Formats: sequence, C-alpha cells, structure tokens
Amino acid sequence: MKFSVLGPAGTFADAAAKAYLATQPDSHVTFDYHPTFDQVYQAVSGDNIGLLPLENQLDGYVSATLQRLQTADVTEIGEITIPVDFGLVANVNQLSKINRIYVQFKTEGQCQKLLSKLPSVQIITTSSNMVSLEKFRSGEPGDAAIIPQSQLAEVSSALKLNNVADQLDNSTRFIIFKANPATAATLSKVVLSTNQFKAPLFITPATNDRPGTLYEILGYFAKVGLNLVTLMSMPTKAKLGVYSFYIEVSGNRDQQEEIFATLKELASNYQVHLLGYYAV
Ligand SMILES: O=C(O)C(=O)C[C@]1(C(=O)O)C=C[C@@H](O)C=C1
Repeated sequence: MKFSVLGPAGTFADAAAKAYLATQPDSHVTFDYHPTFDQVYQAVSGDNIGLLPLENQLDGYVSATLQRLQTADVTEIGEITIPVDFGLVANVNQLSKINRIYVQFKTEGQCQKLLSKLPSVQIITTSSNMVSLEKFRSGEPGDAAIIPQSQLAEVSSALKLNNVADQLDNSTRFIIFKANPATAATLSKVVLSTNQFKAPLFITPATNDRPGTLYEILGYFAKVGLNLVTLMSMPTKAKLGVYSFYIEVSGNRDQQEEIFATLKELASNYQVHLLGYYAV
C-alpha cells in the first residue's frame, strides 16, 4: 500500500503518518512524498491512502484541506494529532543579519512572535517545512528558515534557535483518507475498533437567508444526543454569502444507528456530503 504525504521526508505530515501507522495492525506501506498538498491529494487512488493537515492549535483550520474536502469524493478513515514545534536556522550569526527567511504557509501563523522581531526580513512562503530547509541549504548568505525542531540537530548553520513556535504547547491534527466516495450505505456497516467514533461532513442548505437554518440543522443532532465537536462555515463559491457548514459529530459505538438515521433525515432537507465514520 502507498501512503502519500507532504515531503520531503521529515515534515510534520511525515511524522504524523508514522504515528498513525504505529496505531494500525501490520500495515505495510511505501511512503510517497510530494512537495505540495495538491499533489498529495491527487496522488491517492485505489487502495492507497493519503494524509493532510486539518487543524492547528495556534493557527486554526487548514483552509486548503477543507476546501478540497468540501467537494472531494474521498473517505476519511482516521485522524492523528501530533505535537508541533519549530527551530530557526540561519547562515549568519545574528538575527539582525538575516535578509530572507523561508517559512511554510501554515508555519507562519504559528511563529508570529519570532517573525515580529524580523520586520524588515523578506518572508519567502513555501509549501512544506522540509522545502524551507532545502531552499535554505541551497540559498545565499543572509538566508534563514523555520524548520521542524526535530531537524535542528541535522543542520550545520551559523545560528540556531530552539522552540520558536509562539508557545510550547502546540499540535496539529491530520486526517487519513482513501480515494473512494464515503457512502452511508457502506459506512453504517463499519465495525469500530474503539468505543468512540467521529463523523465529518458538510451540510449545505438550499438557502441560508432564513431565520433559524443553522439552529434547525443543529437540532437534528441535539435531539438524539450526538455531540458536535466542530462547526465551521465555508463559502460554497457559488455566490457571495452562500455558505455550507463543516461539522464533525462524535459519539460512542452505541449511537451508530442514531448517527446514520440522523444523516438520512438531514439528507431529505439539505445537501449532505458525508466524509467518513471512523474510530477515534
Ligand atoms: O510542512 C510540514 O512539515 C507539514 O507537515 C505541513 C504543516 C501544515 O501545513 O499544517 C503541518 C503541521 C504544521 O502545523 C505546519 C505545517
């Protein structure tokens, strides 16, 4: 089985994929690294799996992933959360001598305190933290990069700073997915390996321009005691102001029938795009 993740090897996505595999019984995989999320997403087909970041403790949802999920015909099969910390490397010996710094786009929002000390430094946005390191290695005098803290020991550089994320307590949640569409018919038969499940989905009302639309949607879950752990509104892109709701429902294995009955009821009034039903 091929496991597609953001590369080169050493990204947080890579660490998350390995942490996920450690929770799975005898999974034999070949890692398939890609430099952008889009390429990771495109690479997953057949029985293969992929991993994308969904949410960071400091910088919130990863909009690139949510936008894909909104229309994607995929099935999420699990999730994994790992701690995230960064280090800085520079090929000059003082922060004041840095001219350019390579920073992955989601990393920037997690290292604001450090970056605010470098107001005149040019930030070069990258697609992956290990791409930042590669660019730094082949860069020019005055270059710096923010890289995973775990890579700091591997790099020889004039300046190194440890733990440059805005706070030490920081983590990112990733989803693991397959390329086939999630259907209630198949997922309602899943036998959970733990006592708890999570079901991610998008709900799009025909119109939001009516009092109580969201209240009504949430009522379906509330009346059967299903716990909502995430609620986000995302533009449908069809028209300005038209949104769909990204929802994650959690429950225990005794509520398997309830969740699928609730989704069926919802589907008769709203567009429901189910993304998965997996053990957590
Ligand atoms: O570049 C990496 O190392 C990644 O795995 C990507 C990613 C992300 O985009 O969310 C993952 C975790 C961190 O929060 C920062 C970057």
